Amino acid sequence: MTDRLDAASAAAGSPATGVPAGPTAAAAGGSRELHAFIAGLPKAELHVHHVGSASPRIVSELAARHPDSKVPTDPEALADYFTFTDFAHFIDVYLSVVDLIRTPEDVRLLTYEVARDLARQQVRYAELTITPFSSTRRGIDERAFMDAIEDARKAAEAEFGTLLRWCFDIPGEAGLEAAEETTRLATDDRIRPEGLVSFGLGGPEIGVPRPQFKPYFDRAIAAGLRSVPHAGETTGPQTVWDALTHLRAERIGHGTSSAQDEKLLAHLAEHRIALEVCPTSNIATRAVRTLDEHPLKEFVKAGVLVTINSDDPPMFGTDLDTEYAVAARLLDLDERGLARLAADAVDASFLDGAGKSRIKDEIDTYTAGWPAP
Ligand SMILES: Nc1ncnc2c1ncn2[C@@H]1O[C@H](CCC(=O)c2cccc(C(=O)O)c2)[C@@H](O)[C@H]1O
Ligand SMILES: [Zn+2]
Repeated sequence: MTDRLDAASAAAGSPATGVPAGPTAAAAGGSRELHAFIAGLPKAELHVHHVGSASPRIVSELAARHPDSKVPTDPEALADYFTFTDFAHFIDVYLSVVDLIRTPEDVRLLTYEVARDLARQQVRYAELTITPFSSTRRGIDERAFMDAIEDARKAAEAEFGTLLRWCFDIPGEAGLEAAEETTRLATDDRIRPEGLVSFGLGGPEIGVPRPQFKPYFDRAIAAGLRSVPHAGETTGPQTVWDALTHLRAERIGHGTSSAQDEKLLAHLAEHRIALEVCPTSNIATRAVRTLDEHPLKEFVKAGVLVTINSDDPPMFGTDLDTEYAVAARLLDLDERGLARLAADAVDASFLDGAGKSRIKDEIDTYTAGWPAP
């Protein structure tokens, strides 16, 4: 059994993608061997946002193209800009980056570079959450938008071997107009992209009750899409219950407050409804005060299926490898425990059976070949 992760042997440093280390990188700690194991471990990422994954290089390049933007062009200044006082502040900053994505070429460049960053971390499969409403309402033609993400998806598969699929989400605070538009783009066969597999709900939860979106999720599910709304990130367990009962959620984005409701934890465990846990995101948006208070351990103790994700990695000064190191420390995992986390994410994904078996076999081969301590 290799040394367990511990702060004393912290070898964290900046995440693999070169963004300045965020609020939990140091806490990730970890032996060099375990970091090396994580770096080579084949993974699947199920909760990561398109615009939220724009690297400092991409953001500064786009900001330089649009001098009217308040987004800094200098990567160092960007690290300060990506420091949030609360969730509402995070959304403001997030939207200022959305404003930078103005042309189909911006969309294609962003998507391809996000795929490159995922491939660099041995991500074999990712479900990337895209908010098409936010881009089409800012003037990007919907057909050109879909062509741009599909071009990038096919290029990523051909050049990096990384499979991308899309989740289209409703920015809930933008209301039912956004819900209608997102549902149309996700269900009209004349426009919906080939890579689309799921349908979500993002943005602030406070003042945005989930039940109002039931008609839209019903239409998306009827069109064959899988339901994966955010819930319980900045509000209590009732939002998670609502996502389950009204939106028929198959997985829950974050679900952090589920730990406050034993019955909810039991329900999630019994029905194998995975939580898409994003530890550093919860700290960076102040949804959770400190890592040691993060409920990840409670979820595992209650038998809930958890997947580890980065949410908006450059904005939170993290990446998926760092999130695995954080999870290893919080759950006291060794290589086998980490491999099981990765396999659980593959199982909870919407990839077809053959694809799941292929990635899980790769995880097993990699782990079996890892030198024993
Ligand atoms: N951790 C997160 N938790 C929740 N969401 C997250 C998280 N990370 C990223 N997002 C994304 O933030 C956006 C929010 C966009 C939004 O609220 C909004 C409000 C009003 C108008 C408009 C507009 O476009 O006109 C947009 C969503 O696209 C969502 O996918
Ligand atoms: Zn999210």
